[in-house]
Amino acid sequence: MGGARTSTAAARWPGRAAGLALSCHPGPVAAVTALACTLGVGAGLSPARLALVGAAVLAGQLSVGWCNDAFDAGRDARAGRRGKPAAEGAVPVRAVWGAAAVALVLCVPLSLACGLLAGTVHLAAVAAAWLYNLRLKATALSWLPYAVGFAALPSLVTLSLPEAPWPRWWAVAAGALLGVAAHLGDTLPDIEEDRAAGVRGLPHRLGATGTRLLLPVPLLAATAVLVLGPPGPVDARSVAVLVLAGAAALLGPVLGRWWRKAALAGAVAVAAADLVLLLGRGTALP
Ligand SMILES: CC(C)=CCC/C(C)=C/CC/C(C)=C/COP(=O)(O)OP(=O)(O)O
Repeated sequence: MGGARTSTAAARWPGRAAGLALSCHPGPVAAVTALACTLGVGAGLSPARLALVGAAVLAGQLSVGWCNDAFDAGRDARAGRRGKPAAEGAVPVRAVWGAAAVALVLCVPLSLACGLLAGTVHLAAVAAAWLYNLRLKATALSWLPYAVGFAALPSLVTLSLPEAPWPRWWAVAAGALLGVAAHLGDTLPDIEEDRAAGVRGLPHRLGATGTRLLLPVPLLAATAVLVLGPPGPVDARSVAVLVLAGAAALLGPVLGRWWRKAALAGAVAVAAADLVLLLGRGTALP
């Protein structure tokens, strides 16, 4: 019976290679890598250093994504979860673990080639993300690895510069807050499914309504930190971004009653606005 389900499900996937590629969480992998590269361009990294930072973040994200699907495969299969190649038998779980290990091993020299401190900070973030997959995802501290991971990105970038300066505090704080928002927004559409499978992270403890209500808080706090954190007068453009971000942060959860992914879309819009703020004011960077 289980075998029949697995082989029917496997037939839905175009092949093992595609199953492996899709089990890495390609959307978040691409988004976080692009975010790091954008910060790197804004910081004025040389092309070679930018390529190293991009490769290190890509390897780290691939390792985290594959580890996540491999570790969850048994539970996802028991819950009959769709869209999970390893759980559906489209790719052997062992192959996904192998890919995660290879990506992790590659991530170490790539990170350290960005600088000893830069690499150490990035590897600590990747370790936190693995800890999320293996342990913290199902606890009230599920938000912490996201906060650590996203706070580390500006540090990885500025510490990769020739002078290796630390980033401004507000860039780190905004990263941490956006990381918490990413966790809440990412989990929101699957809360009930996850709860049924026994996952009890922070969003699952709060429930869908509580999570939807909480989501605007870190989004607005991140934007406020970026607008008010840097010394000097606040310009009209920053206030406009703050107001627009506030509207998107609040509208997303409201529209979430009708469109399942509205809160996540609102969160992405605010994160994009925050990135523009960060780059426009040059605040992240020394
Ligand atoms: C810079 C850096 C290292 C950032 C990493 C931050 C971090 C903790 C990322 C986790 C990414 C991930 C695989 C989420 C899947 O979560 P899930 O298992 O809750 O979702 P799923 O059930 O849909 O797979």
